[in-house]
Amino acid sequence: MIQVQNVNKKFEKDIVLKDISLKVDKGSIYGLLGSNGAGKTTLLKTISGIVKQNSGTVEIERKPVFENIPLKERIIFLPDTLFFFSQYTANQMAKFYQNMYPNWNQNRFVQMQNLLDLDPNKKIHRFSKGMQRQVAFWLALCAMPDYLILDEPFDGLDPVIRKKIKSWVIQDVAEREMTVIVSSHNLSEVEDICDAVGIIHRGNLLLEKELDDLKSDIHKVQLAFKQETNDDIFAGLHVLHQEKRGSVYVCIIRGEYEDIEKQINQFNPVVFDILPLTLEEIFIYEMEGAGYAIENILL
Ligand SMILES: Nc1ncnc2c1ncn2[C@@H]1O[C@H](COP(=O)(O)OP(=O)(O)OP(=O)(O)O)[C@@H](O)[C@H]1O
Repeated sequence: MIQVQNVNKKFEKDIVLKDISLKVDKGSIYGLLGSNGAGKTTLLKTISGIVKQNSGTVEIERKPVFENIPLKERIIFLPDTLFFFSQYTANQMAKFYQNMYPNWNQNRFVQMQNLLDLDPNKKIHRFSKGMQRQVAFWLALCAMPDYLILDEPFDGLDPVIRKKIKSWVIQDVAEREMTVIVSSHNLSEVEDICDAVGIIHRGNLLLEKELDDLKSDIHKVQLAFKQETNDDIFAGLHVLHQEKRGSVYVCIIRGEYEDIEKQINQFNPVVFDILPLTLEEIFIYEMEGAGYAIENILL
């Protein structure tokens, strides 16, 4: 388990992380979302033990991460700007990783080579940007990390490779309880793989939610009534958003579905439909509730 408690980080006078606390359970995937400059990279580097916080604690399996070599041998941080030694091939990088990471899996390295269709003897800097990113994932996953920290990892990958790599990551989470944190400025890029999502803005963690909780607690309903109605129909319901199109109401309501149904049925609706709600819509209303416009933060 990764546990971050009351972490603050300053660069000179700039406070970049402000009292951040979060928890990532073993074998789960946590999405860290935020706009440019929000503090994602700094937080991920702090969690990976590359950057030291000014105050607060960052622990993995209840041990501090910074300068903890045995722990860091089990963590891979994949930065948004990739680094390879100049002139190195994937094979040469693999040898380097083999010395760094005790759990390195050479069989997996050979198997993945066929699936990725990359020449392991070609100098990495001669590959395209997207291919270099594939090499980075290839090496990262063969190091068999228990903790995989990914900073904007899917930029530059085509949809087919992106899907393949996501499925490998999910497989390692399912089969060997790897724990993953993945940052992005785009919710739709990570929503299909995350168990929980946190939104960071100007160094503050504004919102943190398990996706299952989010989806079960919020409903979009379409309603119409025979007679003219007033707002009594919504009394006692937690309505996050409401609009009327002709005689039809479309509402976003927080709460248990059964309670919503009971309340609405008292007014004999002629239309009462539940509509699908995208994760993006859920976040728009969640952020509104927290007093922020999501388009200023994520889109
Ligand atoms: N080494 C550093 N020295 C000084 N300031 C830094 C340093 N690293 C980051 N910052 C500042 O910290 C803030 C957060 O940067 P960070 O890279 O963590 O954001 P981010 O959310 O990852 O942004 P992006 O999506 O653009 O990559 C920015 O204002 C940045 O200028």
